[in-house]
Amino acid sequence: MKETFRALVMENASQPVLSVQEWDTGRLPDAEVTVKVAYSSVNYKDALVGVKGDFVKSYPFIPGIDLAGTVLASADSRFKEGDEVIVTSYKLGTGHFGGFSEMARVPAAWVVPLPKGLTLRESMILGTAGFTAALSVQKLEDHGLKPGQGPVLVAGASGGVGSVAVDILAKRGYEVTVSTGKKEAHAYLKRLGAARILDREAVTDHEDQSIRKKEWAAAVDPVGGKTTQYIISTLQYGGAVATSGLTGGREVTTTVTPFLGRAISWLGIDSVFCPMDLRVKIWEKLASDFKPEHLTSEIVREISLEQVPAALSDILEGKLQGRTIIKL
Ligand SMILES: CCC(=O)SCCNC(=O)CCNC(=O)[C@H](O)C(C)(C)COP(=O)(O)OP(=O)(O)OC[C@H]1O[C@@H](n2cnc3c(N)ncnc32)[C@H](O)[C@@H]1OP(=O)(O)O
Ligand SMILES: NC(=O)c1ccc[n+]([C@@H]2O[C@H](COP(=O)([O-])OP(=O)(O)OC[C@H]3O[C@@H](n4cnc5c(N)ncnc54)[C@H](O)[C@@H]3O)[C@@H](O)[C@H]2O)c1
Repeated sequence: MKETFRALVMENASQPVLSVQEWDTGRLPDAEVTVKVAYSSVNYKDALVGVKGDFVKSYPFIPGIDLAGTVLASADSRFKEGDEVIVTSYKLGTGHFGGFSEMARVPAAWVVPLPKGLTLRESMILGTAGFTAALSVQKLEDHGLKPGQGPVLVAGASGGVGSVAVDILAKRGYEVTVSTGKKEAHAYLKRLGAARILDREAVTDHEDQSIRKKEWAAAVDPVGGKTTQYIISTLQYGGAVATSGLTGGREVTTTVTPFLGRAISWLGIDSVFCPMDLRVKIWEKLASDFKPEHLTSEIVREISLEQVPAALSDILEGKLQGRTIIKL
């Protein structure tokens, strides 16, 4: 039986136009698991899709790279009606209808059971950005990072990846230094656990200088570009930077010197094709020892489907603080 649902629909490839529309379930794609969406969230990549028209190849399209909700029906025995689930990554919201919708139908291979210790709402306060922050911390710790080795820098700290990384690192006992371009976010970042705050310009390498004074045991880097350059030039001997983002640019100029002279490591972080066993492990950590302390008190802002287009423009301009979730 067909049911109707509301979704934010995107039309027109070159200049995206977004509007809330009522569709029926007959228009959902063929896939194994139908989900009644409870929450979605706003990520930088949603703005690449919804404002810039990146990734999407056919229209009309429902964006939204994150969703959490309850299974209505499943053709895959791993899931049954009533199960609470998280769906992120793969082609969700880029090549397959996504989470800015009251209903979604997705491949079972993309579905993660909601871990004990998280509500559906908390899972979307985290969302892809929070998952990426946790993956960054996990990869740095796998590399040997421990509290007590020196300050850990979080760049772009007021954003989604940055905010969650600050909270996780502070909770785990690291001395966290943050960088931000937003003066108005300083008090917020202190409440999340930042010990020291630097201006964005102080961690930007405008001189293409690949070696500077040693500063950081490690860094979480959702910024890229000249910020990554600066971080590479200032890591301590044996330090590592986990790079996940490009808000500050894609191009990085460095030399081999910090790698062969200081034994530093540049770790790449990808949430989209992260293998399922690691994905499930990271979500379970986010529900337990990595669970941020300030998710519901500080980090979240909740909006409606109608408010999403404005939030997408804001995130692209670097105006959002913390995480923005959408209640469906
Ligand atoms: C939440 C994550 C983010 O915020 S990502 C931020 C922006 N991401 C990017 O700019 C990376 C985009 N991807 C690329 O440039 C290329 O796919 C790179 C990484 C170079 C890999 O190339 P290659 O190994 O040849 O694979 P491919 O291009 O054939 O991709 C395979 C299929 O997967 C897709 N894909 C790839 N990356 C993403 C992504 N980040 N998000 C969504 N989909 C992605 C590609 O479109 C491709 O799909 P299809 O086979 O064309 O249908
Ligand atoms: N690799 C992955 O799998 C993955 C997953 C999630 C996010 N990302 C990337 O991480 C980045 C952050 O995503 P988000 O959802 O947290 O976005 P966000 O907008 O919430 O955070 C971005 C942060 O970057 C800052 N910023 C913006 N322009 C800047 C500039 N020119 N220089 C320095 N800082 C700048 C913003 O102030 C903000 O603090 C994006 O580039 C996104 O594509 C990658």
